[in-house]
Amino acid sequence: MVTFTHEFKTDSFQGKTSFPTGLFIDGEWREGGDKTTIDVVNPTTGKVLTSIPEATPKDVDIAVKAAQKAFDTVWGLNASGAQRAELLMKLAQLMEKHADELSAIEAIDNGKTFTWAKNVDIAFSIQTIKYYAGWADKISGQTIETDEKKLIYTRHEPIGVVGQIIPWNFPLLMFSWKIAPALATGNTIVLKHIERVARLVGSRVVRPHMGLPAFVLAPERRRAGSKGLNRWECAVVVRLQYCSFLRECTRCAQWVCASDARMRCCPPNLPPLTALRMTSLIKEAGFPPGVVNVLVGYGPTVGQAISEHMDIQKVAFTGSTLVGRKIMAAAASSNLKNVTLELGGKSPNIIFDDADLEQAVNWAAHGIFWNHGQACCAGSRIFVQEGIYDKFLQMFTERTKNINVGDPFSPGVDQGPQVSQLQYDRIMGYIESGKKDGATVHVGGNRHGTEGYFIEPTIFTNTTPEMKIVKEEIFGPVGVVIKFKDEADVLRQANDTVYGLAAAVFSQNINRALETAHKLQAGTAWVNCVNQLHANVPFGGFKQSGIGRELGEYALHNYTNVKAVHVNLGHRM
Ligand SMILES: NC(=O)C1=CN([C@@H]2O[C@H](COP(=O)(O)OP(=O)(O)OC[C@H]3O[C@@H](n4cnc5c(N)ncnc54)[C@H](O)[C@@H]3O)[C@@H](O)[C@H]2O)C=CC1
Ligand code: BAL
Repeated sequence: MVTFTHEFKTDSFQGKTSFPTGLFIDGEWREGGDKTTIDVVNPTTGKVLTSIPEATPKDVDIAVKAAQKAFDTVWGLNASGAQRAELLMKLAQLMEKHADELSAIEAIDNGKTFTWAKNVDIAFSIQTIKYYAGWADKISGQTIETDEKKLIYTRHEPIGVVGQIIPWNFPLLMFSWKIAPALATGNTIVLKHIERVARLVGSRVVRPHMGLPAFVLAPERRRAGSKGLNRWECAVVVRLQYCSFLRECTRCAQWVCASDARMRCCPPNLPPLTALRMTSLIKEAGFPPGVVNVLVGYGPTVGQAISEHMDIQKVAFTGSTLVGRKIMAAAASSNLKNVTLELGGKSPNIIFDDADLEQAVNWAAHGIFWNHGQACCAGSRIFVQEGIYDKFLQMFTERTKNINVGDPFSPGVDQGPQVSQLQYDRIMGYIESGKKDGATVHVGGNRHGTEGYFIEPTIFTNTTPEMKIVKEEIFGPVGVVIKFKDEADVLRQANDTVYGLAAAVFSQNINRALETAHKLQAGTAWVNCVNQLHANVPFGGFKQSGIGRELGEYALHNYTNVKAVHVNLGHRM
């Protein structure tokens, strides 16, 4: 059995962790079908932390069989709500017991600060598991009166084996958001952790024979030609189309330039360790084998296998809008499995001239820089009314310059590294595109330090609506500050996006604030705050930000089938 062992000797946490990292199937850890491994990197240093077994589509089949057996025998309709609640509660208690250790793993693996990991990721994960433990024995249908000779009632039954595909930005939290409602309602799970290596992977590698940067492109991007691609990506496509060394990786389906020995396919950059630590806690809590199965593998192989599996009845996904489309397509072309998607965003944050300015500045900084900007709901477009624009910008600049970037384990640090070389390159690419398009880098815009994946908190001004940095999700500490005239102007600009995940409005006039909040096309609208999430409250997107809702009572609907039972009490044929 492969084990990850690490001794933490940091300012925030001293202690040892040691846990198995294999594929967790039917209550045991094992190697993947091809006996291959994936490297895991510490984003603070860029160095490999450990290697973990890689799952393959064959392992998905094995996991689905284990999950189906568990559903038919020990879970599903065979475990009472009270039993499910008790196990979820035990899991939450174990997480509380190991909260510091989980926070330290999250910090070393993902780069988020120990303090934020503990206060947000771990605390919110525990809150979520407890919240759904509370629901487990309260899930029931209705009786529906039609006539006196009939008894009609509904049952909310578990769906069966569900697939869950999660990303890397909130590893433990996304794990908890997914498993808790599914288990509370009696489903069994095959969960895939780890990001796909990405669409523009491979980072920037200078190919000596041409002196040009080589990138790795996913097939769909290559085939897409220039339509729908921005100029920068397009240029890359054109360069690589003529590269005779281009090869498709058989493991992750990426295109790699085989001429450069330094180019690694499947580059290491993934934070799956807290989810793997959780498999030990799930076992210790006493969940029967097969109820939760966790695989670490690539999106185009394992994620795709889950999305198109004929015996998986539902798939829940968090990640990019591009992959969300693929999952829906795979579900449609296989068994029409039920799909929920939590996708990207480009959330507006609106500051009216009657806002409490100091508060608005603090919240705006939290809105865009929280989790290093790696949040789907990040307030990345900051709209400021013209009368207070200059004052706001001055205060926001000061606030941004005071953000302490550094080692995630150092007390007082606000922002650690981006999660991976890949995301670092992607964000720096956006910063470059903003500069090239003529926007002003008001603050930041550079690498921070010399090792790891640190980026300075960055603010752009003087943007125009068609710029990539204004339209696309950057997923990094990069915000744009935009001036607006009045309500009509800001609503038009704020809603001018394909996304609709979240929005915020700052004003001390409650009528103005609520009227604006109601007109914003977003699944969540915050008034005088940003990035507020709670286990009891639904979260999800309008437009291309997603389908369905996670959290709250709403998420239970994702995991139950409604059955209507008609009982004849006297009608005769
Ligand atoms: N809504 C959110 O919370 C998130 C949004 N994103 C957005 O996506 C961008 C790219 O990040 P990525 O990690 O590349 O996102 P992604 O959407 O490629 O990856 C998310 C998950 O989907 C899986 N996946 C990839 N291809 C798949 C396929 N064909 N079938 C099934 N599963 C597949 C990945 O392995 C990973 O587990 C980010 O820069 C950000 O803009 C990324 C992560 C989370
Ligand atoms: N995807 C869940 C929360 C977030 O990224 O903001």
